[in-house]
Amino acid sequence: MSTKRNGTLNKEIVWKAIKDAFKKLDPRIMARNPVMSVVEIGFVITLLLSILPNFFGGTSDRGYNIAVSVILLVTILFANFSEALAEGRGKAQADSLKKTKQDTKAKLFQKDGYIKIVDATELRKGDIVLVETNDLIPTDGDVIEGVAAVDESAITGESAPVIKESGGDFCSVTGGTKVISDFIKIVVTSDPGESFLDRMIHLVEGAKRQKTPNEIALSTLLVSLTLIFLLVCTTLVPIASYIKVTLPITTLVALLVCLIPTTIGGLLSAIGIAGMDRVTQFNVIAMSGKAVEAAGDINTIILDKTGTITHGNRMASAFLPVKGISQAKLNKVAVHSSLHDETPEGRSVIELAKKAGLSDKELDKAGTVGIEFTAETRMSGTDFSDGRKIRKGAADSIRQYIQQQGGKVPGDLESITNEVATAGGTPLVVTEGNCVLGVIYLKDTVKPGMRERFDELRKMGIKTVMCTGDNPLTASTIAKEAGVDDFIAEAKPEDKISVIKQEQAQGKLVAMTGDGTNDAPALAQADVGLAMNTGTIAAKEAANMVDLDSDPTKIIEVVAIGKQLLMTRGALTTFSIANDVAKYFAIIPAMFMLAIPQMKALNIMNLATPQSAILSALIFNAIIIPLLIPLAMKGVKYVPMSASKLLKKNLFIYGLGGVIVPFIGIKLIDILLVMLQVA
Ligand SMILES: Nc1ncnc2c1ncn2[C@@H]1O[C@H](COP(=O)(O)OP(=O)(O)OP(=O)(O)O)[C@@H](O)[C@H]1O
Ligand SMILES: [K+]
Ligand SMILES: [Mg+2]
Repeated sequence: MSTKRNGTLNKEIVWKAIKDAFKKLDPRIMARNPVMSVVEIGFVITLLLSILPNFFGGTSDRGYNIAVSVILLVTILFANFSEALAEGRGKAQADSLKKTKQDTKAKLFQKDGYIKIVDATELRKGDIVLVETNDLIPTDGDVIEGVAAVDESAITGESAPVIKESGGDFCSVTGGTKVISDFIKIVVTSDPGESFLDRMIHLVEGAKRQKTPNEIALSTLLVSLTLIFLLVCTTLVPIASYIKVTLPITTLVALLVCLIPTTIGGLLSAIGIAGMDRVTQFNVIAMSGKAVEAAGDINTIILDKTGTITHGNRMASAFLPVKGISQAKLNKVAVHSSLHDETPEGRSVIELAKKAGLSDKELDKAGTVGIEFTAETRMSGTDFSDGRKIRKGAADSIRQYIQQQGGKVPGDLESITNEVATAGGTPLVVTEGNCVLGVIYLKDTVKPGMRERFDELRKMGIKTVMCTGDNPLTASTIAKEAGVDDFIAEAKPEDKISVIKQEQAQGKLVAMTGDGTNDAPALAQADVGLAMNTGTIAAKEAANMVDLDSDPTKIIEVVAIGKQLLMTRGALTTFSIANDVAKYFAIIPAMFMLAIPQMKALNIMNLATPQSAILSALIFNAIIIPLLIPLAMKGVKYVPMSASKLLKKNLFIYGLGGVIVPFIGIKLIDILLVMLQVA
């Protein structure tokens, strides 16, 4: 769970950010940021006055005009730099991902069965390609034949190979990963430009970054404040002329820039980008900033069991016959039930039977029809041409199935299934016709460290609910072992959705983590859907986040980052607005001191001259932006505590700090300016 991505801020990124800061001066780009656009207009006006001091009539001090226009330019560059720096890391990652994509070739099956070598970019949905040892998988797909070890480090940063095989939840492969043993046939599942790698590149590049609802609300507030201050500054002109004071235009511009919320306006987009970036540092790909912010307010988390809380490689580990049935008979029928079952569970049944000495002739599929497993029926099986119907499946589903056919459930079945379930295993009941023969014991293990992590979520005030298609006993064992607050067993896909909807109806924000195709609708319904990277493509597409390490508790980091993002934005807004107090005391006396000597009383900072006062305030206003870049990028520290406590604490620190810091800063700059004899 450490930082696996190469996410350090190196010299190259900083250098590129400096260059980008200048490129972003383009007014068309600047227009996206209304607060900084006002500063840019101010810069153009003061630049004009630097060249033609009398442009607007009257006289004005050229040196002063130049000083103000330079500071304004620097202010804009600082804001641009913060955004460019936040974008830089993502861009560097995108570049390395793009390299993975370049020049990949694919072995495409033609209609005649021959293979043609084509560019990976030519592949379309439905194409079938062969991927052999040491080949890069050309694009996203589902394995339809073969089993292979795949190195996914290009995407996940994790070097341990993973096994990919057809059927079940481990069939999806990602373009850009590499087959390191054996071969697989895959059917392409994404059209050009829409693969997971493409989406990742878009995301980390920030190409698809849209403002979140929170950001839009804050931007609206910032624009309103800007308009109010614009009004304040313009009404100063008639007031001043009434008392026979002419206010230099440069000074009015300086006052306006000092009062409008440039600090938060300059850092707002950096805060958002850095938040998304921090999520990426934890190896989670977030499809939108909105999802990250929603994570900050999550109340409930719904987790799927198999493949999410457990490793998900449910393997047959024993065949347990009911009374009156021989072991050999059960073994044989268990295999017959799985002849067409391409899920890992199904194949593991055959493997176990082979180990127990099953003869190959039992594997003959001639004249048989497969009944595929679905999450709805929770059964799979085989129909033989002689009329035999073999099934295996979840205990409750089989019970219904047997009763429908007028069969009887053996007395000892329940004790066998209970034994398996109490051990945390999944029992699959095997039937022939309307007779129950025994139980297949599917073993699965809980991923390590779950309990501690769920404890942590509890401290954050978040409820965890495991939602599984498995029986209540298995569910309860795994729920206890993993340490979730609650569980729902025998859940069908629509049950998972209705659980989420119920919570949402109570006004709660819900996160869902899952891996299977049957989880996809629920992942889409949840406010935050976190899919496991080991999961199916359907799950990953429905979710708005993918955890590349397939660790469901990663949601903790995402929640913390979401909270941190909202707090950072709030803290810097408070700080930015609180700064204005000191700026009033610096600039207003400076503007009127000559005409109204009594104004001196307001010059509580005892600034040297009116000009040095204005320049000091303006310089402070500029340099506070780069000084706060580290905080904007790293986020304010998050410690789990109640929301109201957190708000009070932040108001105190950033509100009070925002009032006091500029008094000190402006005074120091004023002293420095006097020493340097610039003003
Ligand atoms: N190949 C199979 N053949 C027959 N029955 C199966 C097969 N795989 C699973 N089952 C049964 O169907 C139930 C539901 O399986 P599924 O994998 O859909 O669960 P789920 O809803 O994804 O929940 P979870 O993943 O948390 O266990 C399982 O508990 C098991 O009893
Ligand atoms: K300002
Ligand atoms: Mg599942």
